[in-house]
Amino acid sequence: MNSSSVGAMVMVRLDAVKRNYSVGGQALVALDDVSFELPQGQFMAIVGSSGSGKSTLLNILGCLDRPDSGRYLLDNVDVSTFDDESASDFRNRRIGFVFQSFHLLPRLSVLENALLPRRFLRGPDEGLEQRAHALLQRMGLQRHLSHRPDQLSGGQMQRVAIARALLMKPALLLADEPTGNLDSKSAADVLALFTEVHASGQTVVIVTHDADVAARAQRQISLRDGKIEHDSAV
Ligand SMILES: Nc1ncnc2c1ncn2[C@@H]1O[C@H](COP(=O)(O)OP(=O)(O)OP(=O)(O)O)[C@@H](O)[C@H]1O
Repeated sequence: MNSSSVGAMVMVRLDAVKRNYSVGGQALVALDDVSFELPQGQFMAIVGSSGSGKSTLLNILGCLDRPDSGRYLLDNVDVSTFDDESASDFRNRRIGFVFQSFHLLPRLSVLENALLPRRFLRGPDEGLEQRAHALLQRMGLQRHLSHRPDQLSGGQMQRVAIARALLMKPALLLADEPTGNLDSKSAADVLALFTEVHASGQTVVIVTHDADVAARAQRQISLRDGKIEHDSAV
């Protein structure tokens, strides 16, 4: 394990997580007995060939899906038993998502997109507009606040998505192939931002096919047929 994470608090704990799908009446094992711990502040990449279970694992980590068996603890909370409403509230507050295809709302401005998590907030606003401005500035987008997504480059759209993902100060930042739709220069810029966000203390998990992207993480786990084939921390 990287020396910087020794002694850090455990942010994520997966114990014997299984996830099956039923395909044509047959059970397909998408995740098979997956266990690991992720210390707070670590930057981990999940790699593996197509169909190995990467997205299924990311969806479970992001509380978009639940294990069929096993346990998932995030920040000492057992989220594997949450109902849909508790899971979505928890997800909005504690998890930031960045997707390959950005998932921005086309009719909203850059600032409004970055502020989207506020719409799902139950309770006080907590100065989110000020925080969105600061994050967009950090992403180099201060001159684009009123632009619509179709007026931005791919790299700029992804930077808006990163600002949105960080708005609620998530415990966990998850990214699914975040550079997959970008040219090499924009991909390098976005990757540098992830590295910077991690350096500021954020726990980050990134799914990628790209060995160069994975090499930027502190730790890599590779999946094969739903099992952990290799964990660089072990
Ligand atoms: N909703 C679903 N219904 C049935 N089977 C599914 C479903 N989602 C995923 N699977 C199957 O589960 C296995 C793991 O899929 P998953 O999408 O997690 O893999 P992946 O590693 O993310 O692949 P890729 O790199 O192609 O995105 C695959 O065999 C896939 O076909």
